[in-house]
Amino acid sequence: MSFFKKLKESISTKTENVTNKFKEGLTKTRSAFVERVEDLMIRRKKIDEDFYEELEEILITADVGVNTVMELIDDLRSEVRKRKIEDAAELQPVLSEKLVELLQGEDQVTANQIKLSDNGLTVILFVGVNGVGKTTTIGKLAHRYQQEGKQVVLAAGDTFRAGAIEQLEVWGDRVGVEVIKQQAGSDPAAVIYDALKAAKNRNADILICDTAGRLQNKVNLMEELNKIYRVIQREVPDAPHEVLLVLDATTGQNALSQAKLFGEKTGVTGLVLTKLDGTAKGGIAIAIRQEMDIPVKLVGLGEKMDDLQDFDPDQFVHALFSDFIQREEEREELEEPSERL
Ligand SMILES: Nc1nc2c(ncn2[C@@H]2O[C@H](COP(=O)(O)OP(=O)(O)OP(=O)(O)O)[C@@H](O)[C@H]2O)c(=O)[nH]1
Repeated sequence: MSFFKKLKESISTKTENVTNKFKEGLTKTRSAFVERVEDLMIRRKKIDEDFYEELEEILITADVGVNTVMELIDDLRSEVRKRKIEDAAELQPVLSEKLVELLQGEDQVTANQIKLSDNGLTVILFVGVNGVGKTTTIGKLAHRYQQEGKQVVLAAGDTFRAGAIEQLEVWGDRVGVEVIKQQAGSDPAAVIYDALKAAKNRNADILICDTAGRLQNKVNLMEELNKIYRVIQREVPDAPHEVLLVLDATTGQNALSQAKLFGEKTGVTGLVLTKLDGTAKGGIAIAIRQEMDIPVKLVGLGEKMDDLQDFDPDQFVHALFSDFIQREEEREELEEPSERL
């Protein structure tokens, strides 16, 4: 059986449901990154030093991150030796496998899912600097839970930026969920407190809290977040169930620096990569997973309400390479018609 057929069978069944949206959302990365890999594998055929060098350059350009690329290339070299691979195109499934491994990290797939409370109110806190797509993501997530029949309440905890409260209200109206707010400039912890009370009174399932992201004033941000955590924990002892840091994928390595800066210090439990549809450098998902101990849980693939997807490494890699795999299969079938008999 060919490598490609094996890959198709070995990749979990989940990937068979790869949505067109996922594929569409990654169009830019697919044409800049995957098509270059495809071209390289078909053009060069032979796996030699020039091949590795060119592959290295493509991966770095896609923002996979220099250290990760070096490790990846070393891994590929040893797999090529071990599996005695000669034809460059046969390296594609190995590359896919390695990319999935890198994206999964050590804690495997379950770590990529949003944690919800088993009983009672789930509290999800959003952090991230202005303009990364925080409000949009909150709106999309509220829409998702609403569609699932859950009762959702939003808390307008970004009282700092002019317009942030109104922007959340627009999303609240659009999705049809209540937004708990106070005046601009008020204490965010007080807003969150009100929202917790309101959510409990209404027997809501999920409270999603917006917060201000002011990196320029880290000490205050930390104090503010700690205060918010204390308020939340007093009301719901096992909350917040998730603290999601939103990062704009189009800012590439900058997103990675933000992840590091906010990262562990603010108790972030998951990352959201927005605007993946707007970048050819989708490799940033891999760099971030490698540099951080925090999994990517959600990805934004467009501006519309349902353009939010759970991040599944298998699905991500499969969506990237699926056209390539299909073309290779067709090529193989043309070359080996007897296999079908
Ligand atoms: N293409 C695309 N655009 C997105 C995505 N997510 C958000 N956006 C757009 O990015 C812009 C900024 O998003 P906001 O949600 O306003 O960003 P924010 O982080 O809440 O910004 P502040 O309210 O300033 O903190 C908006 O124009 C969104 O429509 C995405 O996944 N894909």
